[in-house]
Amino acid sequence: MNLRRDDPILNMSGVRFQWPGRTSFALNVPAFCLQRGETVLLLGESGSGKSTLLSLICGTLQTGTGTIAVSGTDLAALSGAGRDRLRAEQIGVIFQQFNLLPFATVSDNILLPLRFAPNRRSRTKMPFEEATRLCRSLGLPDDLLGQRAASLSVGQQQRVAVARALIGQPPLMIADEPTSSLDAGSQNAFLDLMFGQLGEIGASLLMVSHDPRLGDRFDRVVELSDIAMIEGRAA
Ligand SMILES: Nc1ncnc2c1ncn2[C@@H]1O[C@H](COP(=O)(O)OP(=O)(O)OP(=O)(O)O)[C@@H](O)[C@H]1O
Repeated sequence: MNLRRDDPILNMSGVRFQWPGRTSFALNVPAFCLQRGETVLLLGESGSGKSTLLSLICGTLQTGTGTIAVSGTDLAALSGAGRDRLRAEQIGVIFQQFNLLPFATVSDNILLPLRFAPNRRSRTKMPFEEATRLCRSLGLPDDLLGQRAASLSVGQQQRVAVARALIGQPPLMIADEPTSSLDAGSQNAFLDLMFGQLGEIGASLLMVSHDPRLGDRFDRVVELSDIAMIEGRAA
């Protein structure tokens, strides 16, 4: 399906998810949309299901019920490989633990998504130069590009994870507590850089955090309990 310019980048309806073998927790999302270019901060209690929701949107978890459409494509209509391809093309993902390949260089880590996403690759005419540009714009010195990711500080790894998510300009960014290991000053500097880059490519952002003070930076702040009915809680 082709996405029209005014279609939401993310459209969820009637979604219900339960972990296999667990009856004590279920997540129900009747309707949730993210518009193109919109930035949304998602707040919620620990164990309420924020990370679960992000995994459903990324297609790494599957719902048996309802629709999750990313860029107009319903994830349920795709095979596992199809969901992997859609994620690689459409979504830049930043996890809490960054998930960098520790023994690969910074540049190889940043360029990795392009191997699985032909459209992102074709938008990146000179990949190494683009990785260098992103690193500079995120405040990372050029000489880090050839170093192993494992040798970087936590804050530097965080910026590399953002550069990897941004390369090739995916239209949707999903971030799960990307600032949780930074102090307040570094957190603000990091968010300034990330929002600057997001604005340049006009991508949407759905970011989970425990910190409601970040809300001013976003177009919209959403409590998970406002968009989802949550059955049960973490034990
Ligand atoms: N792999 C898993 N298998 C079974 N249950 C899980 C699994 N991962 C998470 N859960 C359960 O799903 C529920 C929601 O967890 P989730 O990690 O989505 O919450 P969260 O809102 O992101 O929490 P936090 O803010 O603490 O990170 C919890 O009850 C948790 O125990």
